[in-house]
Amino acid sequence: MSLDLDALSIRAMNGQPLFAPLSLTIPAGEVVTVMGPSGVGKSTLLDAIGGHLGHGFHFSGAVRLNGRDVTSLPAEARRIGLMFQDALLFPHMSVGDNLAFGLPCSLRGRAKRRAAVETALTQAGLEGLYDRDPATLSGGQRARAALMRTLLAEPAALLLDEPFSKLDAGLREDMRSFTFEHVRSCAIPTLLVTHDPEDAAAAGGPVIALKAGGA
Ligand SMILES: Nc1ncnc2c1ncn2[C@@H]1O[C@H](COP(=O)(O)OP(=O)(O)OP(=O)(O)O)[C@@H](O)[C@H]1O
Repeated sequence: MSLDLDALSIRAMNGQPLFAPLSLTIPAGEVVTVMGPSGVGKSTLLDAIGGHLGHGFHFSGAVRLNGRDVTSLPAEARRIGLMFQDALLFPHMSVGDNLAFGLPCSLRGRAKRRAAVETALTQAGLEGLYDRDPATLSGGQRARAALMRTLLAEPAALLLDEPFSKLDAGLREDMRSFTFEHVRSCAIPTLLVTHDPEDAAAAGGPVIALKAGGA
């Protein structure tokens, strides 16, 4: 698996590019970190890769997953996982049903789906919490559950937008190692947006600094 960006460029309504055209290849299991000043377009870059770019922007370039051009596909057909600052779980579903929501439809049968979720809960240190209301989880438990839900969808690539910034220091370290270990063991190419150099160091891969403007 790999995620390739080919001369990716985003222009705002006024025709100005947010940053210089970006080309990079993220191999399976590698985390590339994107840093840069506030407003340079880091979140917008992730929106574009995931297929969620707002109408106010003009996109050029190509996004490829495992060599396949997905640039013209809608977000839901791209199989790209997203994680944001707020680890949101659906409040009206149990923790287990939240994770089951991530499972591919191709995994059929109640018992098999339940077993896949139970395994994921155990991997996340959440064993026994299948039937819990998400509101009763701690912040760290919620963050791990949200990451597992994203991973259960077997994404071909993962986009992380400041996923640790709202966690307190101890939890942040746990969640960093939990996330990057899973990314590596699942061999998912991953793009991480962060302001925190410690996130970049923990990710261990190349760091790209986005600069405003560009040709
Ligand atoms: N929906 C939108 N429509 C028009 N302009 C937008 C929209 N969302 C963001 N912008 C503008 O696009 C530019 C890039 O915003 P973006 O959120 O991608 O920056 P960022 O680098 O992620 O910033 P931060 O580090 O503060 O999160 C900013 O100038 C922002 O004001």
